[in-house]
Order: sequence, then structure tokens, then C-alpha cells
Amino acid sequence: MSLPETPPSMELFAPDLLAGETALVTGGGTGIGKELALAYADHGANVAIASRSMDHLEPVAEAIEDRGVEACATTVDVRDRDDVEAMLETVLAEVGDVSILVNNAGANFLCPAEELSANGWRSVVGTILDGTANCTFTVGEHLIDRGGGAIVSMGATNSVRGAPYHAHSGAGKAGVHNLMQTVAAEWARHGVRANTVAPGVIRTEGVMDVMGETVAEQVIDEDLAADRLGTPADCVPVTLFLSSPAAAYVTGAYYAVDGGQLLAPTPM
Ligand SMILES: CCCCC/C=C/C(=O)SCCNC(=O)CCNC(=O)[C@H](O)C(C)(C)COP(=O)(O)OP(=O)(O)OC[C@H]1O[C@@H](n2cnc3c(N)ncnc32)[C@H](O)[C@@H]1OP(=O)(O)O
Ligand SMILES: NC(=O)C1=CN([C@@H]2O[C@H](COP(=O)(O)OP(=O)(O)OC[C@H]3O[C@@H](n4cnc5c(N)ncnc54)[C@H](OP(=O)(O)O)[C@@H]3O)[C@@H](O)[C@H]2O)C=CC1
Repeated sequence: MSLPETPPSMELFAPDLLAGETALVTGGGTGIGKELALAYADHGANVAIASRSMDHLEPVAEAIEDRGVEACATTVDVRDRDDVEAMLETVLAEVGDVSILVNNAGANFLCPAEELSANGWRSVVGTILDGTANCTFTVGEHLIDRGGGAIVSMGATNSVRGAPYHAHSGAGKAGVHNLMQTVAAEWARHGVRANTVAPGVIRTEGVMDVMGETVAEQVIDEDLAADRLGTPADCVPVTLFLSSPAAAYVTGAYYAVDGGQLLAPTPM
């Protein structure tokens, strides 16, 4: 018996939960980011999505517009601060505002720590930590100027539990968690909240390329109380909640969406 599927967000939250908001989702053309972008649109928010390749952004932008809200798709390399500033300018010019930032762009591969090259470290830490910092500082300034907003960053359970072959990813995600706590402390007085959602192992093309089916089966057997991998849909409700007025008093928090991955395995 495994944990049941998460119901569609439209069965859980009001359709106008985020009406009047504009969400910017980095990495919004694939995997978890795509699911989140469509969910924001389902609940009435205008949605901007940004990543390096327009190829997967364009169809998602069309699906967002089909839901009757405004969409913006723009390219960005989150590792580059100038590029991130240009992304924000484009989004503001096209949809007029950003009130919710989702730092979702990510990168990972599995590699023993002693074999990790300097460039391998930089490619992953640069994307997840520098990228999250670049977007948080750039969009954060806009959120402060407009009098408030919400930031949700995709962390990972490897940030609080050391995981073999995750030296770069785990250290980067730990930095993301700490950065969210720091800006949460600094920016509450500006009405800006910042929280971390930490997925465990979520079945996306990106992660399956990293781990493969054999390792996935092993993880399900040995590491997951839920007895199944997560899905992008599992990450939607907590992210919508953290973006919404229902979380008005929630900031600096860390929500694992991991099917019990962080629990100790049963001794029997
Ligand atoms: C298993 C549970 C995971 C839980 C935690 C987190 C999960 C996730 O984040 S899932 C999301 C996964 N999605 C992706 O990773 C998609 C994006 N991925 C990428 O863009 C690439 O895979 C990337 C991370 C390698 C970055 O690509 P790029 O910037 O184009 O860099 P290069 O291909 O030039 O490589 C840079 C550098 O990294 C070394 N390297 C790449 N892959 C490996 C590997 N499997 N093992 C060891 N080293 C690797 C590569 O050799 C380069 O270094 P140098 O050779 O020293 O130049
Ligand atoms: N799936 C999982 O099991 C887990 C995922 N996570 C985190 O959740 C988030 C989403 O993961 P998932 O959906 O699996 O990943 P995907 O591989 O599907 O998505 C990664 C996204 O990031 C974008 N991206 C990568 N590098 C950059 C960059 N330099 N600049 C801008 N965009 C970039 C990619 O688009 P493009 O190529 O167009 O740039 C892609 O859309 C990530 O932060 C990941 O670390 C955390 C724990 C587990």
C-alpha cells in the first residue's frame, strides 16, 4: 500500500485563490516548474516563465493563456545577474508586475565527491545557489518597492540529510534554505515572505535522467515510507498555499514534500 495521489489543486483550493497576482516561475517549462506554472494559472494568477530554452517555454505559455490569464515566456540564464535583471524588465514590460517568485530552476548529476571537478561543482552550485540568489535579490527589490510579495524556493531533502554523490547539489540546496531564512528575517518588515519547499524524489524527466529506473526502484524500496516516487502534482498544494494569503504569517519555513524520505527507515 502506498500513499495516495495528491488531488488536483482545483479540488483543494478556490479557483480565484491567486486572482490579481503575477507569478514568475524559473524553469517553468518542464517538470515541477511546468506543473506549478499551470496551477498558478488555474487559480487566476498571471504567469511568467523563464529558462534558457524557449523550446519548452512556448507551449507552456500557450497552455497558460488557454486558462484565460496573461502569460510571458522569456529566456534567462539564472547564473548571470545581468541576464536575470533583463528577465525582470521583460516580465514587467509584458505583464506589468511580479508578486510571487518561484525559484525552481535547478541542475544536478550524481558524482562521488572526490571525482567532482571544479567546473562540475560550479555548474550545479551556480545554477541552484547563485541562480536563486540572483533572482531573489533582483525580484526581491521589486517586491519591496511594490510593498510585499511571496518567494518560494525549491530546495531538496539532500539539504538537511547528507546524501552520497550529492556534494554539490546538497551544499547548494542547504544554501538556498539558509538564504530563504535570511531574507525572510530581513524583509518581513517590507511585507515579503520567503519559504522553502523541499521535494524528495519526484518523477520528472530531469531527475530520471540523473538517477535511472533501477536506482528509482531501490529508493522506493529502501528510502520512502510512501512506497512510491513523488509526482510534480504532489508539489503543487504546498507551493500554492505558501504563495497565498492563507500563509500570511508563514515565513522562513521549510516544507518537505518527500513521502517520508527524511524519516528513519523502519528497524524491522
Ligand atoms: C536523485 C535525487 C535528486 C534530489 C535533488 C535534486 C534534484 C534535481 O535537481 S533534479 C533536476 C535535474 N535536472 C537537471 O539537472 C537539468 C539540467 N541539467 C543540466 O543542465 C546538466 O545536467 C548539468 C547539470 C551538467 C549542467 O550542464 P552544463 O551547464 O551544460 O554543463 P556541462 O555539461 O558542460 O558540464 C559542466 C561540468 O559538469 C561536469 N559533469 C556533468 N555531468 C557530470 C556527471 N554525470 N558526472 C561528473 N561530472 C559531470 C562536466 O564534466 C563539466 O565539468 P568539466 O569536465 O570539468 O568541464
Ligand atoms: N525532481 C526531483 O526529484 C527533485 C527536484 N528538486 C528541485 O526542483 C526543481 C525542479 O526540478 P525538476 O522539475 O525535476 O527539474 P527539471 O530538470 O525538469 O527542470 C529544471 C529546469 O531548470 C531550468 N534551468 C536549468 N538551468 C538553468 C539556468 N542556468 N538558467 C535558467 N533555467 C535553468 C531548465 O530549463 P532550461 O534547460 O530551458 O534552462 C528546466 O526547466 C529544481 O530546483 C530541483 O533541484 C529538488 C529535489 C528533488
